[in-house]
Amino acid sequence: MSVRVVARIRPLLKHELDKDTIVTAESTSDDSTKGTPTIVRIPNPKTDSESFSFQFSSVYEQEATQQELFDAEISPTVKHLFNGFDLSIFAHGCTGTGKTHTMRGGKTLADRGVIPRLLSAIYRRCKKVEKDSVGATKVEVTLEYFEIYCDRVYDLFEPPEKRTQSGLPIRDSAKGKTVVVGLTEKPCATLKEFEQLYDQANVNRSTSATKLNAHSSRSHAVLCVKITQTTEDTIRVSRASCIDLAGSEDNRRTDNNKERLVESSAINKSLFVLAQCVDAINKKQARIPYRESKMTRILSLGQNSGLTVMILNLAPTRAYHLDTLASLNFASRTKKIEVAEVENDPIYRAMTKPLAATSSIGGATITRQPLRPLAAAHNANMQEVDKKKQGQKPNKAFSVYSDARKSGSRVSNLPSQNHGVRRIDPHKRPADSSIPTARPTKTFRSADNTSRARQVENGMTKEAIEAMISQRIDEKLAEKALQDTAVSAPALSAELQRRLDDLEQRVEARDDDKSGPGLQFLLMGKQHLARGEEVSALRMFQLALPHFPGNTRLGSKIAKLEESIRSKREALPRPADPVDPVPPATTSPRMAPLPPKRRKAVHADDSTASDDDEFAPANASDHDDSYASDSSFKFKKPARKTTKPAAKKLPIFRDHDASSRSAGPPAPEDQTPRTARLLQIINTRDITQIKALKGVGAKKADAIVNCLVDMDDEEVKDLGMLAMLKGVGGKSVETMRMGLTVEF
Ligand SMILES: Nc1ncnc2c1ncn2[C@@H]1O[C@H](COP(=O)(O)OP(=O)(O)OP(=O)(O)O)[C@@H](O)[C@H]1O
Repeated sequence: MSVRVVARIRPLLKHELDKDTIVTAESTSDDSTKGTPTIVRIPNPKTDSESFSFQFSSVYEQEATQQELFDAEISPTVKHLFNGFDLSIFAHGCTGTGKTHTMRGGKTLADRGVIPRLLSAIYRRCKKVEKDSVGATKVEVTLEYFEIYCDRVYDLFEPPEKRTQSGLPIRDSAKGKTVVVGLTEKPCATLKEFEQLYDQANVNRSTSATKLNAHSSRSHAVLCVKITQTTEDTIRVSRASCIDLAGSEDNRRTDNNKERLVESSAINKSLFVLAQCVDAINKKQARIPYRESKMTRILSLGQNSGLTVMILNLAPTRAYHLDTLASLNFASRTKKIEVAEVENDPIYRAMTKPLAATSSIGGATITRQPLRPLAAAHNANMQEVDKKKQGQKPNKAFSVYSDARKSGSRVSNLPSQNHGVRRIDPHKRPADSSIPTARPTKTFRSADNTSRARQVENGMTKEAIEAMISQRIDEKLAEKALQDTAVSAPALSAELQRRLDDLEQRVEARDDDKSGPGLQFLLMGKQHLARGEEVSALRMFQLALPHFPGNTRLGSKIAKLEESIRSKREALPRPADPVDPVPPATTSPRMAPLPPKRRKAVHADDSTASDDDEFAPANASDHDDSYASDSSFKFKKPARKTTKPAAKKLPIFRDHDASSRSAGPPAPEDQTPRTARLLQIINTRDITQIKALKGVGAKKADAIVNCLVDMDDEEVKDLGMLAMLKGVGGKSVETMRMGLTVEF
């Protein structure tokens, strides 16, 4: 089944009432019977006389209420959830378009969003199921809630002060699921309890005011609701995952400061990877780059099974024109993704006992299967479904191995579900049919202590029965794996598969390797490049270069970019040209890699300017815009700096010769004494020395030292790298540097 994509156009906000509405909903002739439009229409940004239309499953207009959206899109999925299907609902759209409003909503009853309504529906159904079964079925609801902030996972049920710098690790379990290690799993029996937990957890979520949204979410938030239905014989687990994605941001419009820019860069990067994953899935590529961001790895769109609903949030005004088009294009591609609709098999309780507490890594278990062409995964799952349709019972899972789970918080220690597609682990200990297992399998005791597992039937010992069952299961798994391979194998040669596995492992290793900022720079560079932000891309590639010494491809990429920027700049009229409202590409010398075009004029008439090397921003207030696109930046005439008496100035030094500027960070011997001293202090990692720097308080010093520790043995080589540290920006670097007294 493909991902169901619905669009929702938010109403005009107070400050937009006089603005032009350009996004409209339209009905086709088929829609008139259904009542909901399915087309979004938006003008071509180049000419208003032309327009683009995008078709989705439904389109909700500005007046649509929370209730209407929930009743039509989410409510019908609740019964499937109780039938054992997983459900993923996610809100996508650029910043300020109403994702959080849609998912969480407001406080009044009418304003409640998808999540509280879903929980309300789940509790209602729990009661119904228990009542209908006259108490024979018990339903338990547990919650996990986490955010992915700057590509780090944090438990939202834990207060921020308990967070570790690196966040919670994520791992692939043996069953092909992506799990977050160490999440709190909260039992939650009533809606009231849920509201308290959810409200409290939302206080822990990272939000900030930006120019485009006063309460902008700076993280992707994932709420997992696990429903466990237990009868005397079976245990069935299903999950609803509700994901409020952070919004993509065009930093030309946000006026974001350094910290917001770092967040924004992480948000945009993960969304960019998500788009790449969607493209790769659509092109049926064998490798889907899930691992390039934690969000995509956890979301694993197209590899999770069950039902998936994506709500695309759109703002109606012209200010969002290009962003809206980008979102519409992305959503159009997403709707083509096929998701295997696989029901979670019940676990038969005969001879089983719950595993010892496991939930500490039970979190975020959105089912993910090994990387393989989607069609294969789909077909393989369908075979399983077909089998069920023919009335065959699934294999009884009498003895289930623990998913290497650690003891943790509590209950619901169920083995994982979704047996639709399984892969044989080549390292798995083969079942031994004749000898009772040397290492006792982890058997399950029934909850009522009658201990059926200990029964001895027909003279067979418990171990012999288990060994036999274990062998049967392994035979079945092997059969299934063979079928799977037969379906998926033709696409990949053994050699290619080996190389892909290799690559996967290397990427995996990199995930935990905090000394790999080079890769981060590369990725960010690619991201900027894809957005047409050449200057920012160039800067990122330059920052990446020292991490890949001798990489000729990177070198030539940098050279090409420099050339392209130079030629574009030369083609532009001068900024002073009165007829030209659009400025030259860059506003920040920090990001301006090309010496001849540097806005030296800022200092030209100020021979006593305090800036003694090239790092100093031309205009301290806008240095952070260096991340912004170079192509449509408005040229701001830099504020003239107050000239201080020359006598108090230190001699002017340049970190390195202008001609070498484009070739990356200056060599140590080219650095000014001040710069060298600053870097020396920073690299001591001594919090007292760092705190003594001008403009650095205890908090900032602590943040800097934390970042340095994260970089393992790597040193901060130049001011650009220093400015990239969390909590530091070009402005702070300049303040630190200028506060130093250096003897010459
Ligand atoms: N359907 C709606 N009805 C009324 N107000 C809405 C609606 N959708 C959004 N809004 C309002 O628009 C503003 C932005 O919405 P919201 O914070 O949900 O956006 P967002 O997409 O989550 O942004 P970000 O990605 O920055 O977190 C809020 O003030 C919200 O109340």
